[in-house]
Amino acid sequence: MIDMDYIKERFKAKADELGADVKDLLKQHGSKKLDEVTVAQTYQGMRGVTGLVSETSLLDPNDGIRFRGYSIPELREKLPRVPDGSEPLPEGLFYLMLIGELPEEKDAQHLSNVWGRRSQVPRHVFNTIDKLPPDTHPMTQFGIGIMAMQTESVFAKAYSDGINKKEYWSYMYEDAMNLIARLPRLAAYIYRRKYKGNVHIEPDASLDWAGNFAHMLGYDDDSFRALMRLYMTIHADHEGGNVSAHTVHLVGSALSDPYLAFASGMNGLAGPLHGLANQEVIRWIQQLREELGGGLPNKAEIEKYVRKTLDEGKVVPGYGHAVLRKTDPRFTAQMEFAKKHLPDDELVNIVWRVYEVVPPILQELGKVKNPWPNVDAHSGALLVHYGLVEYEFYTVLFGVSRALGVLASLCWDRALALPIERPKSVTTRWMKDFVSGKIETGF
Ligand SMILES: CC(=O)SCCNC(=O)CCNC(=O)[C@H](O)C(C)(C)COP(=O)(O)OP(=O)(O)OC[C@H]1O[C@@H](n2cnc3c(N)ncnc32)[C@H](O)[C@@H]1OP(=O)(O)O
Ligand SMILES: O=C([O-])CC(=O)C(=O)O
Repeated sequence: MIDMDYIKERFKAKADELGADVKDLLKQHGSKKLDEVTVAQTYQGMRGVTGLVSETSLLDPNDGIRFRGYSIPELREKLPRVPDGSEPLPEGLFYLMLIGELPEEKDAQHLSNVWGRRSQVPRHVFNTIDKLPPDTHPMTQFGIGIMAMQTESVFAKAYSDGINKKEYWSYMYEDAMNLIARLPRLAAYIYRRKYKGNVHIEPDASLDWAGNFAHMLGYDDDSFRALMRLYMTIHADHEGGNVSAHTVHLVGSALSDPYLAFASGMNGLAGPLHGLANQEVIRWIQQLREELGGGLPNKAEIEKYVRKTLDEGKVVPGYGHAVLRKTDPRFTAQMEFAKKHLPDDELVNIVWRVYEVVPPILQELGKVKNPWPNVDAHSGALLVHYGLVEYEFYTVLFGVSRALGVLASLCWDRALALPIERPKSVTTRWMKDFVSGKIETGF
């Protein structure tokens, strides 16, 4: 038996409403052309092809991400906070993404309580992590931990017992809520085992989701908690086509439960062109510092180092984006946080100097479509300031946050009963026949 909490009831009401709208939209305009696809797009990452629906957020190439219409500066102003807090509660963002309306304080508080109550991670998950060599990359441990937790899926069990299609969303919702609740504990366990002598910190039920995460990691400073709330908010979602979100949507479309789908998305986030770039940025800056023997490098030294990176056929981590065409507002939000809390931090000042040097060099190459920094260019330097220096762990933090967006989206996918995803692929032989006119029409 599944309980109907009031947020779940609200979600169901919203989903019924939107479901009816979508039905109507398809009936009236289902055959209207939305896009045309070129041969180049088919080979080049489907860039610019509109082929997915994701309700939780929408990206503008110049202005960046908006969550249900709200920009990051607006969210920092409008979402509920802890008393005297300076940054939004990620619980509020989750509510906004799920329900489509700004939450009241009590809604965010309710989610803090629900997630707090559901946060227990089964012992066998920790036992599974304990079997891994300690030097296993934290993202690999994270993926394995999520997979080990799949034993808890209420959707998988209900499906196996036999349920009506109309009930799928309800079990998926429960899994999504349980998984979000448990991820900080799993992530903190991985961190403390690998880097803090396997000494673990019990959750503090009086804290909010991100505050408790900071606490379990071992960072109880108020300003670090504020950073975690901001970090968990701004990394949560980036519309539907990015590798992690698309993967969760795709795998979920096979009715794989949220544990399976989310673990798949995390394997995508673990790639250096996606979420792993945050660790690469810190590694790259540290190598620069080592080469120069420490201190704040001047612009000429940074320029030389950037050119060396490019000459070696490597990318400059934290710069460029598949869709954005201006400085990422998530970078700017972190820069503002740093200006307020740690303006004199040396590493942060290097990040800011790199920001002055890199864009014109990338622009000069003539092929880089976006020479500006993305979210990953700034996040590591803030963490280092507070003592969280173990940069291989950074993408796990990103992953915990990303759960909010992709799992809210997964709830929508099932509530709208979206079908299994299966686009068409062709061979180059087929493509040649098509362009030479041997095949006259597409499929
Ligand atoms: C949370 C996130 O996922 S944000 C992205 C995090 N990733 C990074 O920061 C890694 C560095 N950046 C990159 O590799 C790229 O900019 C990506 C992967 C983010 C986007 O890739 P694309 O959409 O293919 O970028 P774009 O169309 O501009 O690429 C054109 C060329 O410029 C190169 N380029 C793009 N960004 C960079 C960069 N930061 N440094 C050097 N070269 C770059 C590409 O490698 C490509 O070169 P090629 O034609 O020789 O293969
Ligand atoms: O949108 C993308 O492709 C990558 C990105 O910034 C994210 O997923 O946060």
